[in-house]
Amino acid sequence: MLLEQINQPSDLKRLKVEQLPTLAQEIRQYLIEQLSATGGHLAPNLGVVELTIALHYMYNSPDDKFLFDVGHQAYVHKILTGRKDRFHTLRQYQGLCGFVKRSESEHDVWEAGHSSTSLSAAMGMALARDYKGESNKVVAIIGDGALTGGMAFEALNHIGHEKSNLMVVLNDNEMSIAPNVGAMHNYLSKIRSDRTYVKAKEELEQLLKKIPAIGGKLAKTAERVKDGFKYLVVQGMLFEEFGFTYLGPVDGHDVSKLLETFEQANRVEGPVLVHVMTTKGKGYSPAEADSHKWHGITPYKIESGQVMKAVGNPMYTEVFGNVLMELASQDERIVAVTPAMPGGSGLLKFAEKFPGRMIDVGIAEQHAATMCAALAIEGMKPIFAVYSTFLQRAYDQVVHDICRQDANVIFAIDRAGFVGPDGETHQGVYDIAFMRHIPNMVMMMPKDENELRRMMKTAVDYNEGPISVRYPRINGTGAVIDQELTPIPIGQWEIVRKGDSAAILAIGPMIPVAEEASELLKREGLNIRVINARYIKPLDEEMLLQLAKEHLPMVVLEEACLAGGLGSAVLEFYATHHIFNQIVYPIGVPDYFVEHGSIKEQRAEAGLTAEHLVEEMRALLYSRGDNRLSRA
Ligand SMILES: Cc1ncc(C[n+]2csc(CCOP(=O)(O)OP(=O)(O)O)c2C)c(N)n1
Ligand SMILES: CC(=O)[C@@H](O)[C@H](O)COP(=O)(O)O
Ligand SMILES: [Mg+2]
Repeated sequence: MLLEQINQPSDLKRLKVEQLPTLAQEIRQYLIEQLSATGGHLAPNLGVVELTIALHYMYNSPDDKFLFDVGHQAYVHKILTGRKDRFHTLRQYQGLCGFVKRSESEHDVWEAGHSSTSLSAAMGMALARDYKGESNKVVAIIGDGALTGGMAFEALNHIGHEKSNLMVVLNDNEMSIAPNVGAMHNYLSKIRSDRTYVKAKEELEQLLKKIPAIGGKLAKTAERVKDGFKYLVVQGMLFEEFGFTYLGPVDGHDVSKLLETFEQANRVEGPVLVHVMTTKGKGYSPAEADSHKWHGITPYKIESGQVMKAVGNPMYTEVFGNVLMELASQDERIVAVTPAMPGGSGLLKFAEKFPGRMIDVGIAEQHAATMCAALAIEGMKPIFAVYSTFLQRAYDQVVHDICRQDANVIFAIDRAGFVGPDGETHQGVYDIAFMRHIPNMVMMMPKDENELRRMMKTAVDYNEGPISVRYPRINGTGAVIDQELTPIPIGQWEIVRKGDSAAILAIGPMIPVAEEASELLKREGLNIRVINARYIKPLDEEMLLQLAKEHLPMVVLEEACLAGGLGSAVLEFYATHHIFNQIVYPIGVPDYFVEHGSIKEQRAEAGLTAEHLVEEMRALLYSRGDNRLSRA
């Protein structure tokens, strides 16, 4: 087995070129086997086996810098750079990260998780290199999906201006997570499929090769003829217009062709873009057949391709998708907008049922947000379906275009809270902090799937301005679904458990945690009130004033960053109402990035467990010598 000999890129370089396809096959098999146990981004990585081998064979990482866009397709890179033996820990607590991670290896020079950042980073690294008078290569590997991200265009524009030496490898597999969308995608498809261009280009290259070894002027003329040819056959080669030398399209599964093209690229002065054509899921038929499903996959049976689905109640995402269809059938103003996540956001059935009313804008959260503002101002009911973590990308558009204009946009914020294996780049723990402080924003979080349905109805009925519902990446609680869809009065909280020793204000999946803690403390004679603080904004001011009147010490519990979260809002409320003797103890995600693992492990690490809550409440109450304890 060649793979057994490979622990560092230097080992790879000892192989002959003709051995590389065998190595690729072994790595492919290794990925299929490993990920059948761990799950992960199988299809993207199967598509870049030969590409990654060719890059490490041609260039000298880490001096030559590889910047993987999104970074979900860097498993082969990790295998070739000494992490094969840890692969069984992929995306597990304190195991290998599923994305590029600088603390894991010197070969991981740039981290991501969010899309479309690699070209900007490549520009920065190339400029730094030039300032330092160094000469290493800078290579960004970006997918056709990531290329639809606005940042990528900003970087292309600047790179073409600076004309620094850097290489962009465009990994074009015609897929984002779902089939890719947009004019850029159509353009790339034209190049990919324009056999005339590809064939004529090959014939021209053969012809040029036949001309006796030419140097000097004639060689330059020949190059100019070839370049001019591109304009003839493929008008306005977009990348050439951006100041790049465009090479390709090249078969991304043919290592020799890739090496040949990289050789050619090495001779180019200035920015060069190598257009590589790959198949997402290459070499594993279930993944090739449905690379949308196999983009990110849970453990599976190799032979049958049967995925081991976590059993349980429907995910909140599915409940959202279903209630949205109910609402949309009653209100034709409703349109759903997704930035490249139709599947993950639960909108596939909606798209089928309401053709034309699900708009996938590509990886373009900023564009999506501002477009929703305009849709709302023109009387539509836009549902901006977006993961909490990816909403971060559109913060200014939420402030400047949606809230400031009081546009009636409905935010369906999925993956709110910990997300598990995707880890620190994907945790949905900041949206409360960055949304609640914006004027005109209303923000809710349901305690269960029945409340999610009611909140979506509340949001659709609300016509005053922007309104958000956030919900987690977990299964529902199994709550009874009442078909009524009764709206929930804006700003109204709910007491889910009575008590007069202290109170826990909790939201979403923290409510069962609060109830469990309350049950445990009951054995010590403490009757803890549990409140479903389901409106993060506006707060239930009446209930807060009542709690103060009762002098009930309280904990505010949220699976969101402590800084700026719901606990902060409650503290702000009492302070600004000159109520200075009310005890408020906020418990949330501490001030650091919580890495990959299971949601359970992440909550345990962050102290969001009933056991930890009990400790904190004991400390809070006993330390005060609270006279209520005398009843214990
Ligand atoms: C800002 C942002 N939005 C959305 C995503 C979710 N996402 C992860 S990978 C991906 C598709 C990437 O497509 P492409 O770049 O073509 O890579 P491929 O998976 O096809 O190899 C998307 C939309 C993200 N990571 N970052
Ligand atoms: C790499 C990336 O950003 C997406 O593939 C993300 O991992 C999807 O997350 P879900 O699995 O929660 O849909
Ligand atoms: Mg792609």
